Amino acid sequence: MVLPVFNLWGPAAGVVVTCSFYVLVSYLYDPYGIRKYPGPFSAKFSYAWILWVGITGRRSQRIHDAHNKYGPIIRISPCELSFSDPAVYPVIHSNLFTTLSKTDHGQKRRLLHPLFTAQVAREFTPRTSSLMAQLIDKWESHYISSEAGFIWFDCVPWITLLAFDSIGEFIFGEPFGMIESGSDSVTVPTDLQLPFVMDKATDVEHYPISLAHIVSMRERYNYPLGLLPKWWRPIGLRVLRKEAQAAEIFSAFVAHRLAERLSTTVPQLENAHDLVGRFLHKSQAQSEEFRPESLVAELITILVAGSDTTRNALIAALYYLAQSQNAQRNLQAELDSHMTSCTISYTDIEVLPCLNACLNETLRLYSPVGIGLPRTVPHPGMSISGAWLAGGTTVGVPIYTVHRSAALWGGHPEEFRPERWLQGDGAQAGLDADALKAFSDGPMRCIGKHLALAQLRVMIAAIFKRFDVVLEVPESPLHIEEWFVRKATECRIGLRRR
Ligand code: HEM
Repeated sequence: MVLPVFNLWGPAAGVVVTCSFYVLVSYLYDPYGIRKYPGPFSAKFSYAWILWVGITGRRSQRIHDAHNKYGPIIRISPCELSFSDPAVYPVIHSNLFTTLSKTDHGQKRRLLHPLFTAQVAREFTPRTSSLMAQLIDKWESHYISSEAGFIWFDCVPWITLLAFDSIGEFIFGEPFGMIESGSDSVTVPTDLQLPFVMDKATDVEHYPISLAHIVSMRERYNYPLGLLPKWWRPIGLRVLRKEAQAAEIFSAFVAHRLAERLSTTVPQLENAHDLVGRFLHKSQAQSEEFRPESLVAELITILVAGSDTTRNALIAALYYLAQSQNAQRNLQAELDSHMTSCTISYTDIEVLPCLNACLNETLRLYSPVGIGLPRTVPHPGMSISGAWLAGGTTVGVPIYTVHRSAALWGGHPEEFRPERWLQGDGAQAGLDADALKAFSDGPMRCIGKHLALAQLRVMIAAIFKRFDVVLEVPESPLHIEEWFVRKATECRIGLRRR
């Protein structure tokens, strides 16, 4: 039998010619006029590079490396430039927005801003203290034996429970009960239709899920889609079906929690200490119509933004202070002289220099959000750092890179040195806390900054007042996987009661 012989050269040549044509056209079609900027080769004609650095889980580090290789202004996708000069940060963040219109964003901000003031954050600290007391009791009963010596465990799962309970308490007025149960399991209604869930808070069927799992699946859906242009999204939706379902489940979870909260009697809204209660009180006081559906979207953002970031900042603080025993001893000496017992009075610790130096240094070196938050140049265009950019160009300044500028932070920016924030003793005089961009800047900066700082002060003080902390493997790096937030995946520590 004679087999037919196919000539594959023709189709192969066709593929090569089509690809070359696509690359050439994409490269030459340069609507924003940014072809002249250097950067990784594939970023000149496709989204492949930015997608690749995104899914490797090391986006901030790789963009930082690309700046070291190519210079201060680099092209990281066909429509996006990244700037490494810290001086560009305020220019971009005080004037530019995302594609969300300035008016929409401003309205949303005005609505939420009064619920996130420094006073609200301060009033919340006794609740953080009581969650910390609960966590410390758990650690003591699980891990601390009568023997002197360190007990070893991975602190990431526990800090995750703490962060969820804390945001649950802040939003709905009660924790999810995770520290108590030692598990992140929550129940979700089997019917995911929002109106149904909103109507019947109590008698719907439920099933259990891991909240940490569902939140991270949701991020695996939102994050890559956010990196791609709109016309790629239908493909993303097909590929990431499971992740898209996680996003739906999470929305139903939040909607149902809100419905439950609204079904409880709130006798005096003016005394409500949770975000939902204060929001309702504000709506009533201003005779505004309250639509629960519109609050759900805000609560989804706040629940994720307010738990993942704080959780990772606290893990990083534990890691750095466990690694730097000198810094830990200085912090403990300060806590011992200002805290008479393990019960925390926030006014006693709010302004402690060493505690704040350790916190600032953690937020500088770790920075839970490390990327350049993308902003869009308004039409017809504007000049940034001497470069004229057309309207519609996306621009960003990576926080990770700004936080490693030797010009801003002095020597050894890669090292954890809280003393750089303190005056005297070889510290760099005049270090400016405004140069810290962990919470970003301008009209879109983090709304939860006061709350996060207050919570972190209380959490760090509670742990180091009670325990000596060391790393199981002192030289091991902190393992991080980056999506939108840089997440610590494991941090094995040893605890010993002081
Ligand atoms: C260490 C903790 C935290 C860090 C490092 C952090 C960082 C950030 C950053 C960098 C942004 C983006 C700002 C921008 O686009 O310019 C942001 C936005 C936001 N954060 Fe935080 N955050 C933290 C804690 C919190 C907490 C505790 C909450 C609330 C409970 C919160 C709620 C939000 C919200 C709602 C936004 C969106 C703001 C807007 O679009 O106007 N964050 N955060």
